[in-house]
Amino acid sequence: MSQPVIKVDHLTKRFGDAASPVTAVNDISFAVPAGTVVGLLGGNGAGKTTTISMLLGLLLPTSGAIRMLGEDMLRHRHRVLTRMNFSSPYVDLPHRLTVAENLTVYGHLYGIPGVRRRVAEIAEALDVTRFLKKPVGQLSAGQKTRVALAKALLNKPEVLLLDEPTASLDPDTADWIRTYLETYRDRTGATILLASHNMLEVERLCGLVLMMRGGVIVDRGTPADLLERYGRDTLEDVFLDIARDRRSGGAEPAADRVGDAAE
Ligand SMILES: Nc1ncnc2c1ncn2[C@@H]1O[C@H](COP(=O)(O)OP(=O)(O)OP(=O)(O)O)[C@@H](O)[C@H]1O
Repeated sequence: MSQPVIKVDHLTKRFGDAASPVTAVNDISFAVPAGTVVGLLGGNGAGKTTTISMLLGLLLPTSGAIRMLGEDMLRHRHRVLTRMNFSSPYVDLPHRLTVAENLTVYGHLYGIPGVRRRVAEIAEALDVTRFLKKPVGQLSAGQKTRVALAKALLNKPEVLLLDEPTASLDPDTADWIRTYLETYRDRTGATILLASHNMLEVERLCGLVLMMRGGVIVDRGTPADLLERYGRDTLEDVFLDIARDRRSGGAEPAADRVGDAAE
């Protein structure tokens, strides 16, 4: 099998001091093959955002290894950052700059040739052309989400990390964005990792699901695998079983099957 695009081994992140430590991510391992959309699920505080922040190099792990597109992210992340991108409701674009200014600044930061043309193209694709002259601070939450996705797709990334990509979007726009992401993956072969609380979104988009609780991956598999293992009809019910610690009948705890996703 070809090398996984994302490979995480024994990744741990602890916050705080010795007196009151918080283990946000606790020894997780997984591998994601090229072209897969993987969903990171878990309740509030499960460790999803911390995991994504480490994958991006925004947070340093306490221990463990991350390989992205074959490169060691902790030592050589500059080699792959231009081939990745992300969007997160927790990372705001500068409010006083217009949408066009924001996208242009990021376009230059990513070293994109023909920035002006690319900004126009991505604005058209994400239907934000009419907001180009507006300051980002004057957009609605849903409009900001679209602009954040436009920024995330500016450099045509091979790896896209999305934290709650459709949070605060109305159902119609959210559906449109999901279709856009699916088409983008099919057209480019990109690998997408998304954290989501929307189970329908995950069922529709994801070929692999990682269920987190308390910083640990407690189960994993395709949506169909998980439905079968828990004897449920919807991923929402599986999620509730896992969140409430009702184990699947006879299934071994997934933490013992670390790293089995694509190897
Ligand atoms: N900078 C920090 N300092 C201390 N603790 C932190 C920090 N960031 C996160 N945590 C803690 O780490 C744990 C995991 O948080 P994280 O934000 O990764 O969860 P999450 O799964 O993304 O949750 P949500 O669905 O609510 O966004 C939580 O207990 C949180 O309080």
